[in-house]
This record gives sequence, C-alpha cells and structure tokens, in this order.
Amino acid sequence: MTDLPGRRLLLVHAHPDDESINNGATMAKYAAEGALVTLVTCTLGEEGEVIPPGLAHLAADRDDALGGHRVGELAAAMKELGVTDHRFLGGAGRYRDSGMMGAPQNERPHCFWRADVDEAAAYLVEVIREVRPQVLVTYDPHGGYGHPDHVQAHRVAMRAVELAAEKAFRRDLGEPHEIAKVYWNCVPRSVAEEGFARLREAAAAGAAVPFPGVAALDDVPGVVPDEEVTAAPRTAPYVAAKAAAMRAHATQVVVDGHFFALSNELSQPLFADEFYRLVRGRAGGPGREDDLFAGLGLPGPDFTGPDGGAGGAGAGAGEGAC
Ligand SMILES: CC(=O)N[C@H]1[C@@H](O[C@@H]2[C@H](O)[C@H](O)[C@@H](O)[C@H](O)[C@H]2O)O[C@H](CO)[C@@H](O)[C@@H]1O
Ligand SMILES: [Zn+2]
Repeated sequence: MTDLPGRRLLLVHAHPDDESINNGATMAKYAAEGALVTLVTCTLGEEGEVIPPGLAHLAADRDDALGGHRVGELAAAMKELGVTDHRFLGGAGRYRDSGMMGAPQNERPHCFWRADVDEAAAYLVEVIREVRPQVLVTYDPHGGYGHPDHVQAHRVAMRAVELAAEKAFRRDLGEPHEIAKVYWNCVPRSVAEEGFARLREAAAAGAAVPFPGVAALDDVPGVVPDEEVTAAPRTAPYVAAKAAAMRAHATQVVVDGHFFALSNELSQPLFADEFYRLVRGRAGGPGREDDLFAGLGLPGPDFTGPDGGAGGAGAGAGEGAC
C-alpha cells in the first residue's frame, strides 16, 4: 500500500460479528477521523447458529452456506462503521470456524483451532508489513470468553507481532515492521455491573425486557478489575454506528436499544464506551489514555467535530449508550 494515512489501526478477530460487538465504536471513530482501520477476520463463522428462522437453512448441518452469508453481513457492518479495509486471514475460507470449545468441529483438519500458529501468523505478517499499523487490537489469552477461535486469534496475532518485526523472517512478505502499541479488548467490572444494573432497573420498572433471559456478568467477554484498564478512547459518539453494525450481523445478533443478545437470547449491555489494556509498547501518559495512538507523536484526527472531539459520519448521539 502506498500513501498510507498517518494513523493506522489493525484489529484481529475470530468471526464476523466480533469486530462490531467488541470494537465497533472504536473502529467507527478512527475511520471517521481519517485513520486507516484494517480488520483481519480469521474465519467465516461457518459453524454459527442462525437467529432468523427464514435463514435457518444456511446452518452448517443443513446447506452449510452460513460462511458465505456472513461474508455479506460483515461487508454491510463495515459500511456502517466506515471501514473499507477488511480481509480474511489467508483468504476467505482458508481457516474454518472451529465451533465452541469441546465441539466435534474442533477436530476438523482445517478448522482454525487446529491451525499451525506460525503458518497462520505468516499470513498476518504479510498484512502487517503492507499496512504498517502503529496500533494492533486483539483478544486477551482467554479469547475474551474461551471460544477456541478467539484463543487462536490471540495466539496468531501475538506471534505475528513478533515475526513481523524480525529482520530475518520471510523478507518475501515485506520489510520488517515493529508495531508500537498492542492492546487487548477488555471491559472494566464497574462498567459491566452498571450495564446489568440498568437492565434490572428496566425490568423492575416494568419495561418490556428485550430478551427472554439475562446473561451472567462473567459471560461478558474480557471483564477485568477497573485498575487493569489502561485506555478508553472517546467512542460514545459512535454508538449508533456500532449498533447498526451489530444489526448487520443479523444471523448472530439482535439489538434492542441499550442491549443486545446473541442466538442464546440472553440480554447483554451494548457498551458505548470501549476499553483496552496496553500489553506491549509505551502508554501515552499517566492514567487512562483517551486515544490508542497517544504518545506516538502522530498528527491528530484529520478533523474534529463540533464537540471538539472527533466528529464524523458515525458520530451522533447513540440511541442507547451504556
Ligand atoms: C460472539 C461469538 O464469538 N459468536 C460465535 C459463537 O457463537 C455462539 C455459539 O453459537 C453458542 O453456541 C451460542 O449459544 C451463542 O449464542 C453464539 O453467540 O460460536 C460460533 C461457532 O463457533 C461462531 O460462529 C460465532 O461467531
Ligand atoms: Zn467470535
């Protein structure tokens, strides 16, 4: 890639939908500010459940056409976020969705869970050396909630960060590149607790509870003690874009105001603020960073919105912000 934008963010995710659920507002914010936002998704989500009854035929145990359908859902979600650079690791279909931990699909030869980490990381090194991001975001070692593809996405991403910088590694994949800052997705426990408190208050007030059940707080991926959170970029103005992107993943997610549910029909808070833990590189100052690019001496946003913060296509008071 030539003439790269000044600020470049790379996100590594397991399935189509994870990017919107975990980082949708962050992606919309930085895309609106003129940064290059690149998403690499490791599988097509072929083994997912299907929420809309009319699409049930897509499921792996019927037409096995869900992967192709979710490619389209991801493209629609990226349009909502203003993200134009999204790729599949090794090309669409190179690695198949492994199913939930312990499922028989974990044993399939070309599922992502059984991938050789170095081989998969080499595909990501090629992207890193092309895009040359200053910041990378992925899951913690538990993959947020223990899904095998999430755990493997973490392993492949962290291995690729190392290999991309190695001068002796595969120069055919491009010039070495050191990513300055690596973050893992997380949610401060106090924010998760407040989100579920809102849900209980709504139910107690007789509001129609959006979904039949309520998830457990620890079902929220990546909940950590507040003090472990090191960055909270100002993403709340982009919650509407996040909600729209999540809705685009219609086989996997249903959004209702402040809340959403996956195919398990358990309500979870839809967070407007998104949080991160810096695990590699230097923080941009004391306390929580309010910008993932802080401390890198890069030009700021290409423009600022009327609120003096970052404005842009995705900005606007979200219909529901937790
Ligand atoms: C958010 C996420 O990672 N979704 C994955 C997950 O989907 C869950 C799975 O089907 C589970 O059985 C359901 O109870 C839950 O509601 C789903 O979110 O695992 C799928 C299979 O690997 C994957 O396709 C989906 O993207
Ligand atoms: Zn996932």
